[in-house]
Amino acid sequence: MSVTVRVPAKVNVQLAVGGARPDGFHDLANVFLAVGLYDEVTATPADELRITCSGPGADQVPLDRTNLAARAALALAERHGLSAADAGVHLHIDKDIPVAGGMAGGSADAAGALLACDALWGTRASRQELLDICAELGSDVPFSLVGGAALGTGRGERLRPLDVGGDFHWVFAVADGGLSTPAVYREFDRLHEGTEVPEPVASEELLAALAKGDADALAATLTNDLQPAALSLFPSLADTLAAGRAAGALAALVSGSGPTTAFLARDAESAQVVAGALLASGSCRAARVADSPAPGATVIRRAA
Ligand SMILES: C[C@@](CO)(OP(=O)(O)O)[C@H](O)COP(=O)(O)OP(=O)(O)OC[C@H]1O[C@@H](n2ccc(N)nc2=O)[C@H](O)[C@@H]1O
Ligand SMILES: Nc1ncnc2c1ncn2[C@@H]1O[C@H](COP(=O)(O)OP(=O)(O)O)[C@@H](O)[C@H]1O
Repeated sequence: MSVTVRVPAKVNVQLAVGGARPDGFHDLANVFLAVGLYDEVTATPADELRITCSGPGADQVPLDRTNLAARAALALAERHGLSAADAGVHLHIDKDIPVAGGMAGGSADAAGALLACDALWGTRASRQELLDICAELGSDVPFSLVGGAALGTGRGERLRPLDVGGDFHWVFAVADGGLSTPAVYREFDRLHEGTEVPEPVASEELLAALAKGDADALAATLTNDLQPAALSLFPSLADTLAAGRAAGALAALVSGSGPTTAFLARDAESAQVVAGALLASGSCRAARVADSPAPGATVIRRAA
């Protein structure tokens, strides 16, 4: 018996960041949009917890208990009082989401592992229990479970689903190298030292653009408060952003904490043109086309 779950990547169409909180986290107005680049997590019974990983960047993914998918399985087993023998599982992660790219790949794997183990073990956790475990694992993990579009407040874990009135077409430029999320937030703090950082607030214009499915209006309202920090740590991203804009992207921005850059295109055809130009510019390692919104973590296969 095995269970396979497919989980999407995300782009932050608005990432408004407040000042550092006493616990070190930052309050956010984080408008998540799930995009059609997916990792797949397959859970198979095993004598003990084991992680394997395939796909681009698999060599950068930890295979021990620091892997977010392993932590998700252990958290579910502990809540349901499963013995080590009953909770033995082999989790295979087939990665397509860029690793350490600001697209929540690790969070996706955590949400996928949780859903796959819940189905494999028959623990029948409620939706709320799954969301609670997700929030313990990381700020972005609840969104990976629900997908679609949502406004994340608090540190990003408190979600309100959002309406999306049409498909949006994206290109993602995968950078050579990664950026550490904590390092980017630290750089944000450094850049704002001595200034009063305003409370993060979701943009009504942006939410209306999403609800209408209006790409031009969305392009005019995309913002990422972490972009200056990501550019400061990874200056060559400015060249990638410029190459995408020159190729006709409606808008260009750093995806979350980066270093993946995201380009909103008018339609699927324009997305292909932008992807080709980005690759030809030599300013990225790969260019991927993806549509949004995408569904959250979903069981796609059960094998006997
Ligand atoms: C920036 C964002 C945007 O969606 O994601 P990425 O672009 O990296 O994928 C998120 O805020 C990342 O969320 P996630 O990667 O789940 O972060 P966590 O594991 O919860 O926290 C990692 C570290 O990031 C910082 N952190 C995270 C969230 C937050 N609201 N404030 C923070 O300061 C803290 O330093 C924390 O120790
Ligand atoms: N299942 C996982 N997939 C990818 N990275 C993981 C995973 N579990 C832990 N990590 C660690 O988390 C870091 C952040 O990876 P990732 O979630 O892909 O990026 P981001 O936080 O920028 O979206 C990686 O450098 C890696 O060390």
